[in-house]
Amino acid sequence: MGSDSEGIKLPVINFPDDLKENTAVWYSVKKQVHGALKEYGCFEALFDKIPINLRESVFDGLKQLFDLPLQNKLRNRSNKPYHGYVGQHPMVPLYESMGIDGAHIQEKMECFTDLLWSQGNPTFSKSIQSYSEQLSELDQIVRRMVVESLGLEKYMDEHMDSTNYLVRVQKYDSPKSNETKLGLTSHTDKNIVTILYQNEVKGLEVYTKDGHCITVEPTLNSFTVMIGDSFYAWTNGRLHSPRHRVMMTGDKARYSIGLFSVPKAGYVIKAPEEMVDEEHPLLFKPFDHVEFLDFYYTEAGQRSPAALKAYCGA
Ligand SMILES: O=C(O)CCC(=O)C(=O)O
Ligand SMILES: [Fe+2]
Repeated sequence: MGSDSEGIKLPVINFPDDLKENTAVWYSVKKQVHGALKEYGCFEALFDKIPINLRESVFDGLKQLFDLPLQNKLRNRSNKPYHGYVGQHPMVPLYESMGIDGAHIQEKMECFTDLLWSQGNPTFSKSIQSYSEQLSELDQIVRRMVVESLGLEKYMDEHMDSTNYLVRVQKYDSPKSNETKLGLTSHTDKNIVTILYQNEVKGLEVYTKDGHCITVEPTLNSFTVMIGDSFYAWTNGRLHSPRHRVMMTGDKARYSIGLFSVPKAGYVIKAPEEMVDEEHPLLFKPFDHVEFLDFYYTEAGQRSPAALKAYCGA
């Protein structure tokens, strides 16, 4: 891994404003989505339903949030692993992040802002709530398209109802030197679909199946859509879940926001029988995502290069 492949770029897919199911445009976008997710597990989505002033207000809010004293940020806790404040880690000293479960729901957002700011922060809670709600539409379009492409329509409702939304927000401090420094260690996401949006400072690198590195170069209008291990498992390997990391250079901090569709606790992820045949033997035994996360954050899970396989490989 690590060879830098100049020239390889992520596919860019346009999601028109008036995209409707069962239209010629839907079929054409669906084909591109399926192709990109099979090969790269990732693409750039042009999705301009989220007004530019809302996106700007999200980043204004993120700056205020990470500027809070550490003691306030530490109030962001969760009983689920990796859902609360993460930072001050010697391996990745530039990295800080916080999680907001159910950020598309107003009351949950208000709980978060009331906890972090003693006076609350209605502007922040409104902008993250509305950003998450609007972007969840893209998550749902992508997942519908995957389910249809694989001929799994009879599982559509079950699949669409099997997840919650988690928002994670990240700040990567600038390395303040000419050297490139690690922002976030290489990993695969563990959830279903991740949609990332960042400020103008790039740094995300995605690896191809054969280990080439693609530097993601999003624009103001593009979102990075990525497959996580749970979708890889549910589709029995039909989609790729790519390794990725963040590298930082220069003197500006990078802020990013991720919308994660995450399997609900208690929902057992089991590849539909249609996905299993001689050519595609079952990759993973049925598993519960939260229990898998518990394993992933043990020492053995962290050491394992393929944690899901170690946990429940068939
Ligand atoms: O900040 C980014 O762009 C990537 C964050 C990421 O990979 C993650 O939170 O899983
Ligand atoms: Fe990630």
